[in-house]
Amino acid sequence: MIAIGSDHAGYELKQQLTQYFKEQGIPFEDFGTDGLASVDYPDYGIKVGEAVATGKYEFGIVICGTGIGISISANKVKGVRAALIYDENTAKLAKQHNNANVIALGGRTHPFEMAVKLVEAFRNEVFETRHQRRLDKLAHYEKEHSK
Ligand SMILES: O=C(CO)[C@H](O)[C@H](O)[C@H](O)COP(=O)(O)O
Repeated sequence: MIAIGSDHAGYELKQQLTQYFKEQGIPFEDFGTDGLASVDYPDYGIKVGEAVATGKYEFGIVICGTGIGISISANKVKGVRAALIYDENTAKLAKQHNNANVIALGGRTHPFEMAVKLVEAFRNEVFETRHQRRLDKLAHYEKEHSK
């Protein structure tokens, strides 16, 4: 199950992606926003990040205008490794090297066809366990510095 959310600037791309998921029979849960009215990306980045941190979802997708603000937001949630991906190489490396559990896209920077390619490239990669040591350091930092 994929968790997906966006602000208003990512809404149209989110709708296109969820339509694609429906057509492909890919399960997802949509965390909003539900229209083009202006909203704040932290609300949706954090919502998707918190959902993914429960462990209930395969991964999350967050979308704002550029993917920057909403990836920063998702990364505030403990346990989230959100990666802003912008081509097929970074989509693959986000899984291979970072085992990202949230990917960020830009509704104003990623056309739909490209976004689908990137999501599929990410989904079809596998994490290379030689990078686990680095992820452990991130988790250790989070553990030591959270209330
Ligand atoms: O914060 C962003 C960039 O990191 C997002 O792109 C937002 O979607 C953007 O800032 C919203 O801008 P708007 O002019 O209020 O539509």
